[in-house]
Amino acid sequence: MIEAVGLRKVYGKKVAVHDLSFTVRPGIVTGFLGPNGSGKSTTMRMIVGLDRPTAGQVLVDGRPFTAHRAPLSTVGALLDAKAVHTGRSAYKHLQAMAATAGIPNSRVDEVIDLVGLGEVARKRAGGFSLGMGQRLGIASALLGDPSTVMFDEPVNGLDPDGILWIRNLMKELARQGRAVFVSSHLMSEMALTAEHLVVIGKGRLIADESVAAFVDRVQPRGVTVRSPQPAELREIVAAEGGSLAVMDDGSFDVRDLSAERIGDAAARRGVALHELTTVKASLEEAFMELTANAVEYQAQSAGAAAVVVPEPGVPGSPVREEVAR
Ligand SMILES: Nc1ncnc2c1ncn2[C@@H]1O[C@H](COP(=O)(O)OP(=O)(O)OP(=O)(O)O)[C@@H](O)[C@H]1O
Repeated sequence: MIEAVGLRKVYGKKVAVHDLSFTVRPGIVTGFLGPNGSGKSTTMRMIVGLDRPTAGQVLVDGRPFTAHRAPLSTVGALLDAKAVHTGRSAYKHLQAMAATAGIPNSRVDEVIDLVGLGEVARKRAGGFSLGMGQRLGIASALLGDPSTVMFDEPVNGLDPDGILWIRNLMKELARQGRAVFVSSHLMSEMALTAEHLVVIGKGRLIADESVAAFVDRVQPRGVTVRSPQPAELREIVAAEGGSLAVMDDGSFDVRDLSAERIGDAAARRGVALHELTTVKASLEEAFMELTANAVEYQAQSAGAAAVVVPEPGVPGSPVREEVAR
Protein backbone atom coordinates (compact mmCIF):
# COMPACT_ATOMS: atom_id res chain seq x y z
CA MET A 1 0.00 0.00 0.00
CA ILE A 2 1.28 3.47 -0.89
CA GLU A 3 0.13 6.62 0.91
CA ALA A 4 1.34 9.99 -0.36
CA VAL A 5 0.59 12.94 1.90
CA GLY A 6 1.27 16.51 0.82
CA LEU A 7 4.08 15.35 -1.48
CA ARG A 8 6.03 18.17 -3.10
CA LYS A 9 9.17 18.22 -5.25
CA VAL A 10 10.94 21.33 -6.43
CA TYR A 11 13.88 21.25 -8.87
CA GLY A 12 15.46 24.73 -8.78
CA LYS A 13 12.57 27.00 -9.70
CA LYS A 14 10.51 24.19 -11.21
CA VAL A 15 7.78 22.76 -8.99
CA ALA A 16 7.49 19.24 -10.45
CA VAL A 17 5.02 17.90 -7.85
CA HIS A 18 2.62 20.07 -5.81
CA ASP A 19 1.06 18.98 -2.55
CA LEU A 20 0.11 15.55 -3.87
CA SER A 21 -1.94 13.20 -1.67
CA PHE A 22 -3.29 9.83 -2.83
CA THR A 23 -3.51 6.19 -1.80
CA VAL A 24 -2.69 3.03 -3.76
CA ARG A 25 -4.61 0.16 -2.19
CA PRO A 26 -3.84 -3.55 -2.15
CA GLY A 27 -5.83 -5.97 -4.28
CA ILE A 28 -6.44 -3.67 -7.25
CA VAL A 29 -4.55 -2.19 -10.18
CA THR A 30 -4.25 1.58 -9.83
CA GLY A 31 -3.39 3.45 -13.01
CA PHE A 32 -1.20 6.54 -12.75
CA LEU A 33 -2.07 8.95 -15.54
CA GLY A 34 -0.93 12.39 -16.52
CA PRO A 35 0.18 14.28 -19.61
CA ASN A 36 3.93 14.31 -20.43
CA GLY A 37 5.97 16.13 -17.83
CA SER A 38 3.17 16.10 -15.25
CA GLY A 39 5.36 14.54 -12.55
CA LYS A 40 4.62 10.81 -12.73
CA SER A 41 8.23 9.62 -12.83
CA THR A 42 9.24 12.10 -10.14
CA THR A 43 6.45 10.80 -7.90
CA MET A 44 7.46 7.18 -8.54
CA ARG A 45 11.08 7.96 -7.77
CA MET A 46 10.05 9.57 -4.47
CA ILE A 47 8.03 6.46 -3.55
CA VAL A 48 11.16 4.30 -3.68
CA GLY A 49 13.50 6.90 -2.18
CA LEU A 50 15.39 7.72 -5.40
CA ASP A 51 14.32 11.36 -5.01
CA ARG A 52 13.79 13.12 -1.71
CA PRO A 53 10.52 15.07 -1.34
CA THR A 54 10.95 18.82 -0.79
CA ALA A 55 7.92 18.58 1.54
CA GLY A 56 5.36 15.99 2.58
CA GLN A 57 6.00 12.29 2.68
CA VAL A 58 5.17 9.03 1.01
CA LEU A 59 4.76 5.83 3.00
CA VAL A 60 4.82 2.25 1.81
CA ASP A 61 3.04 -0.14 4.15
CA GLY A 62 3.09 2.57 6.82
CA ARG A 63 6.78 3.59 6.61
CA PRO A 64 9.07 5.46 4.26
CA PHE A 65 10.48 2.97 1.73
CA THR A 66 14.06 3.56 2.94
CA ALA A 67 13.06 2.63 6.51
CA HIS A 68 12.10 -0.91 5.49
CA ARG A 69 14.57 -3.68 6.41
CA ALA A 70 13.73 -5.72 3.30
CA PRO A 71 13.13 -3.16 0.54
CA LEU A 72 12.86 -5.77 -2.26
CA SER A 73 10.01 -7.43 -0.35
CA THR A 74 8.29 -4.09 0.15
CA VAL A 75 8.20 -2.57 -3.34
CA GLY A 76 9.13 -4.20 -6.62
CA ALA A 77 9.69 -1.41 -9.12
CA LEU A 78 10.25 -1.34 -12.85
CA LEU A 79 11.23 2.25 -13.49
CA ASP A 80 13.68 1.86 -16.37
CA ALA A 81 13.52 -1.43 -18.24
CA LYS A 82 16.87 -0.81 -19.92
CA ALA A 83 18.78 -0.48 -16.63
CA VAL A 84 20.06 -4.07 -16.67
CA HIS A 85 23.75 -5.05 -16.63
CA THR A 86 24.19 -6.05 -20.24
CA GLY A 87 27.23 -8.32 -19.86
CA ARG A 88 25.53 -10.80 -17.55
CA SER A 89 22.95 -13.46 -18.21
CA ALA A 90 19.46 -12.90 -16.86
CA TYR A 91 20.07 -15.73 -14.40
CA LYS A 92 23.35 -14.21 -13.10
CA HIS A 93 21.75 -10.79 -12.86
CA LEU A 94 18.89 -12.09 -10.75
CA GLN A 95 21.20 -14.30 -8.72
CA ALA A 96 23.40 -11.32 -7.83
CA MET A 97 20.36 -9.30 -6.78
CA ALA A 98 19.04 -12.19 -4.73
CA ALA A 99 22.38 -12.77 -3.00
CA THR A 100 22.60 -9.10 -1.94
CA ALA A 101 19.10 -9.21 -0.49
CA GLY A 102 19.40 -12.63 1.21
CA ILE A 103 16.82 -14.17 -1.13
CA PRO A 104 17.28 -17.92 -1.86
CA ASN A 105 18.27 -19.07 -5.37
CA SER A 106 15.07 -21.09 -5.62
CA ARG A 107 13.20 -17.78 -5.90
CA VAL A 108 15.37 -16.85 -8.92
CA ASP A 109 14.12 -19.99 -10.70
CA GLU A 110 10.56 -19.15 -9.69
CA VAL A 111 10.59 -15.62 -11.11
CA ILE A 112 12.33 -16.77 -14.31
CA ASP A 113 9.50 -19.25 -14.83
CA LEU A 114 6.89 -16.68 -13.87
CA VAL A 115 8.01 -14.24 -16.57
CA GLY A 116 8.62 -16.96 -19.17
CA LEU A 117 12.38 -16.41 -19.61
CA GLY A 118 13.37 -20.06 -18.94
CA GLU A 119 14.83 -20.72 -22.39
CA VAL A 120 17.01 -17.60 -22.55
CA ALA A 121 17.85 -17.08 -18.88
CA ARG A 122 21.47 -18.20 -19.33
CA LYS A 123 22.07 -15.96 -22.34
CA ARG A 124 23.64 -12.51 -22.09
CA ALA A 125 20.90 -9.99 -21.27
CA GLY A 126 22.59 -7.49 -23.61
CA GLY A 127 21.22 -9.43 -26.59
CA PHE A 128 17.65 -9.35 -25.30
CA SER A 129 14.80 -7.87 -27.29
CA LEU A 130 12.81 -5.05 -25.69
CA GLY A 131 10.11 -7.51 -24.63
CA MET A 132 12.62 -9.88 -23.05
CA GLY A 133 14.34 -6.97 -21.28
CA GLN A 134 10.94 -5.92 -19.95
CA ARG A 135 10.32 -9.45 -18.65
CA LEU A 136 13.71 -9.45 -16.96
CA GLY A 137 12.93 -6.06 -15.35
CA ILE A 138 9.67 -7.52 -14.06
CA ALA A 139 11.42 -10.64 -12.79
CA SER A 140 13.81 -8.35 -10.83
CA ALA A 141 10.85 -6.41 -9.44
CA LEU A 142 9.14 -9.61 -8.27
CA LEU A 143 12.23 -11.26 -6.80
CA GLY A 144 11.49 -10.22 -3.22
CA ASP A 145 7.81 -11.22 -3.47
CA PRO A 146 6.86 -7.59 -2.74
CA SER A 147 3.53 -6.46 -1.31
CA THR A 148 3.52 -3.46 -3.68
CA VAL A 149 4.60 -3.39 -7.31
CA MET A 150 5.16 -0.27 -9.32
CA PHE A 151 5.71 -0.10 -13.08
CA ASP A 152 6.52 3.04 -15.09
CA GLU A 153 5.14 2.72 -18.65
CA PRO A 154 5.57 -1.08 -18.73
CA VAL A 155 4.02 -1.68 -22.15
CA ASN A 156 6.02 0.96 -24.03
CA GLY A 157 7.29 -0.48 -27.29
CA LEU A 158 5.86 -3.96 -26.74
CA ASP A 159 4.04 -6.01 -29.35
CA PRO A 160 0.39 -7.04 -28.79
CA ASP A 161 1.41 -10.37 -27.18
CA GLY A 162 3.71 -8.58 -24.75
CA ILE A 163 1.02 -6.02 -23.92
CA LEU A 164 -1.53 -8.75 -23.24
CA TRP A 165 0.95 -10.62 -21.07
CA ILE A 166 1.70 -7.53 -18.96
CA ARG A 167 -2.01 -6.70 -18.64
CA ASN A 168 -2.80 -10.19 -17.34
CA LEU A 169 0.22 -10.17 -15.04
CA MET A 170 -0.86 -6.84 -13.43
CA LYS A 171 -4.32 -8.22 -12.80
CA GLU A 172 -2.94 -11.45 -11.38
CA LEU A 173 -0.55 -9.58 -9.05
CA ALA A 174 -3.49 -7.53 -7.78
CA ARG A 175 -5.62 -10.65 -7.39
CA GLN A 176 -2.88 -12.06 -5.17
CA GLY A 177 -3.51 -9.10 -2.85
CA ARG A 178 -0.64 -6.82 -3.89
CA ALA A 179 -0.96 -3.09 -4.44
CA VAL A 180 -0.24 -2.53 -8.15
CA PHE A 181 0.65 1.00 -9.30
CA VAL A 182 1.24 1.45 -13.02
CA SER A 183 1.82 4.54 -15.11
CA SER A 184 0.86 4.68 -18.74
CA HIS A 185 -0.06 7.18 -21.38
CA LEU A 186 -2.04 4.52 -23.26
CA MET A 187 -5.59 5.22 -22.13
CA SER A 188 -7.23 2.29 -23.90
CA GLU A 189 -4.73 0.02 -22.15
CA MET A 190 -5.44 1.57 -18.76
CA ALA A 191 -9.19 1.25 -19.32
CA LEU A 192 -8.63 -2.51 -19.71
CA THR A 193 -6.21 -2.94 -16.83
CA ALA A 194 -6.90 -0.48 -14.02
CA GLU A 195 -9.81 -0.35 -11.62
CA HIS A 196 -8.72 2.82 -9.87
CA LEU A 197 -6.94 5.92 -11.16
CA VAL A 198 -4.63 8.56 -9.79
CA VAL A 199 -4.57 11.36 -12.37
CA ILE A 200 -2.19 14.31 -12.17
CA GLY A 201 -1.66 17.38 -14.30
CA LYS A 202 1.25 19.83 -13.86
CA GLY A 203 2.15 17.98 -10.69
CA ARG A 204 -1.27 18.49 -9.08
CA LEU A 205 -3.87 15.87 -8.26
CA ILE A 206 -6.80 15.84 -10.70
CA ALA A 207 -8.44 12.60 -9.57
CA ASP A 208 -8.04 9.73 -7.12
CA GLU A 209 -11.10 7.62 -7.90
CA SER A 210 -12.42 4.59 -9.76
CA VAL A 211 -12.17 4.50 -13.55
CA ALA A 212 -16.00 4.52 -13.69
CA ALA A 213 -16.29 7.62 -11.46
CA PHE A 214 -13.62 9.43 -13.51
CA VAL A 215 -15.44 8.72 -16.79
CA ASP A 216 -18.77 9.77 -15.22
CA ARG A 217 -17.34 13.23 -14.50
CA VAL A 218 -17.64 14.20 -18.16
CA GLN A 219 -20.82 14.49 -20.18
CA PRO A 220 -21.98 11.29 -21.91
CA ARG A 221 -21.36 11.33 -25.65
CA GLY A 222 -25.01 10.74 -26.62
CA VAL A 223 -27.78 8.17 -26.50
CA THR A 224 -28.14 5.22 -28.90
CA VAL A 225 -31.81 4.62 -29.70
CA ARG A 226 -33.46 1.92 -31.79
CA SER A 227 -37.10 2.11 -32.66
CA PRO A 228 -39.41 0.43 -35.20
CA GLN A 229 -41.15 3.86 -35.49
CA PRO A 230 -38.35 6.11 -36.81
CA ALA A 231 -40.66 8.89 -38.03
CA GLU A 232 -42.26 9.23 -34.59
CA LEU A 233 -38.85 9.11 -32.93
CA ARG A 234 -37.66 12.02 -35.11
CA GLU A 235 -40.70 14.02 -34.03
CA ILE A 236 -40.07 13.29 -30.37
CA VAL A 237 -36.41 14.31 -30.57
CA ALA A 238 -37.38 17.53 -32.39
CA ALA A 239 -40.11 18.34 -29.89
CA GLU A 240 -37.77 17.78 -26.94
CA GLY A 241 -35.03 19.99 -28.46
CA GLY A 242 -32.42 17.33 -29.29
CA SER A 243 -30.53 16.43 -32.45
CA LEU A 244 -30.32 13.08 -34.16
CA ALA A 245 -28.05 11.22 -36.55
CA VAL A 246 -28.73 7.95 -38.36
CA MET A 247 -25.99 5.37 -37.91
CA ASP A 248 -24.94 2.74 -40.47
CA ASP A 249 -26.60 -0.02 -38.48
CA GLY A 250 -29.98 1.75 -38.47
CA SER A 251 -29.77 3.00 -34.90
CA PHE A 252 -30.05 6.68 -34.00
CA ASP A 253 -27.41 8.70 -32.20
CA VAL A 254 -29.36 11.27 -30.21
CA ARG A 255 -27.57 14.27 -28.69
CA ASP A 256 -28.55 16.93 -26.16
CA LEU A 257 -31.22 14.75 -24.51
CA SER A 258 -30.87 12.27 -21.66
CA ALA A 259 -32.00 8.66 -22.04
CA GLU A 260 -34.65 9.32 -19.37
CA ARG A 261 -36.11 12.23 -21.30
CA ILE A 262 -36.22 10.28 -24.58
CA GLY A 263 -37.74 7.23 -22.85
CA ASP A 264 -40.39 9.24 -21.01
CA ALA A 265 -41.39 11.17 -24.13
CA ALA A 266 -41.60 7.95 -26.18
CA ALA A 267 -43.75 6.33 -23.48
CA ARG A 268 -46.13 9.30 -23.39
CA ARG A 269 -46.67 8.98 -27.14
CA GLY A 270 -46.81 5.19 -27.17
CA VAL A 271 -43.70 4.87 -29.36
CA ALA A 272 -41.86 1.56 -29.03
CA LEU A 273 -38.12 1.63 -28.29
CA HIS A 274 -35.96 -1.44 -28.82
CA GLU A 275 -32.80 0.14 -27.40
CA LEU A 276 -32.04 3.17 -25.24
CA THR A 277 -28.37 3.29 -24.23
CA THR A 278 -26.39 6.18 -22.81
CA VAL A 279 -22.99 6.24 -24.55
CA LYS A 280 -20.35 7.12 -21.99
CA ALA A 281 -17.16 8.93 -22.85
CA SER A 282 -14.11 6.69 -23.28
CA LEU A 283 -11.35 6.97 -20.70
CA GLU A 284 -9.28 8.76 -23.34
CA GLU A 285 -12.03 11.34 -23.96
CA ALA A 286 -12.50 11.90 -20.22
CA PHE A 287 -8.74 12.24 -19.75
CA MET A 288 -8.41 14.76 -22.59
CA GLU A 289 -11.27 16.83 -21.24
CA LEU A 290 -10.26 16.77 -17.59
CA THR A 291 -6.55 17.38 -18.18
CA ALA A 292 -7.00 19.94 -20.98
CA ASN A 293 -5.70 22.76 -18.79
CA ALA A 294 -2.93 20.71 -17.32
CA VAL A 295 -0.87 19.82 -20.37
CA GLU A 296 2.75 20.81 -19.82
CA TYR A 297 4.04 20.62 -23.37
CA GLN A 298 1.32 21.18 -25.92
CA ALA A 299 1.94 20.52 -29.60
CA GLN A 300 1.64 23.50 -31.94
CA SER A 301 -1.67 22.13 -33.19
CA ALA A 302 -2.90 21.73 -29.63
CA GLY A 303 -6.22 19.98 -29.30
CA ALA A 304 -6.15 18.52 -32.81
CA ALA A 305 -5.88 14.98 -31.49
CA ALA A 306 -8.80 15.48 -29.13
CA VAL A 307 -11.37 16.31 -31.73
CA VAL A 308 -12.86 13.60 -33.90
CA VAL A 309 -14.50 15.17 -36.90
CA PRO A 310 -17.09 12.98 -38.61
CA GLU A 311 -16.23 12.55 -42.26
CA PRO A 312 -19.07 12.38 -44.75
CA GLY A 313 -19.11 9.10 -46.62
CA VAL A 314 -16.85 7.29 -44.18
CA PRO A 315 -18.49 4.09 -42.85
CA GLY A 316 -19.48 4.43 -39.20
CA SER A 317 -19.35 8.20 -39.40
CA PRO A 318 -22.72 9.66 -38.43
CA VAL A 319 -24.46 12.09 -40.72
CA ARG A 320 -25.86 14.56 -38.24
CA GLU A 321 -29.26 15.92 -38.97
CA GLU A 322 -30.00 18.98 -36.91
CA VAL A 323 -33.62 18.98 -35.90
CA ALA A 324 -35.40 22.32 -35.56
CA ARG A 325 -35.70 23.43 -31.92
N1 LIG B 1 16.18 16.07 -12.29
C1 LIG B 1 15.38 17.04 -12.72
N2 LIG B 1 15.80 18.32 -12.75
C2 LIG B 1 15.03 19.32 -13.17
N3 LIG B 1 13.74 19.16 -13.59
C3 LIG B 1 13.26 17.91 -13.59
C4 LIG B 1 14.03 16.78 -13.15
N4 LIG B 1 13.27 15.67 -13.26
C5 LIG B 1 12.06 16.09 -13.73
N5 LIG B 1 12.07 17.41 -13.93
C6 LIG B 1 10.92 18.22 -14.41
O1 LIG B 1 9.82 17.94 -13.58
C7 LIG B 1 8.62 17.83 -14.35
C8 LIG B 1 7.99 16.46 -14.14
O2 LIG B 1 8.81 15.48 -14.80
P1 LIG B 1 8.48 13.91 -14.76
O3 LIG B 1 9.57 13.22 -15.53
O4 LIG B 1 8.25 13.48 -13.37
O5 LIG B 1 7.12 13.86 -15.55
P2 LIG B 1 6.35 12.60 -16.19
O6 LIG B 1 4.92 12.79 -15.87
O7 LIG B 1 7.00 11.34 -15.75
O8 LIG B 1 6.60 12.83 -17.71
P3 LIG B 1 6.73 11.77 -18.94
O9 LIG B 1 5.37 11.17 -19.11
O10 LIG B 1 7.10 12.67 -20.08
O11 LIG B 1 7.80 10.80 -18.55
C9 LIG B 1 9.01 18.12 -15.79
O12 LIG B 1 8.76 19.47 -16.07
C10 LIG B 1 10.49 17.81 -15.82
O13 LIG B 1 11.15 18.58 -16.79
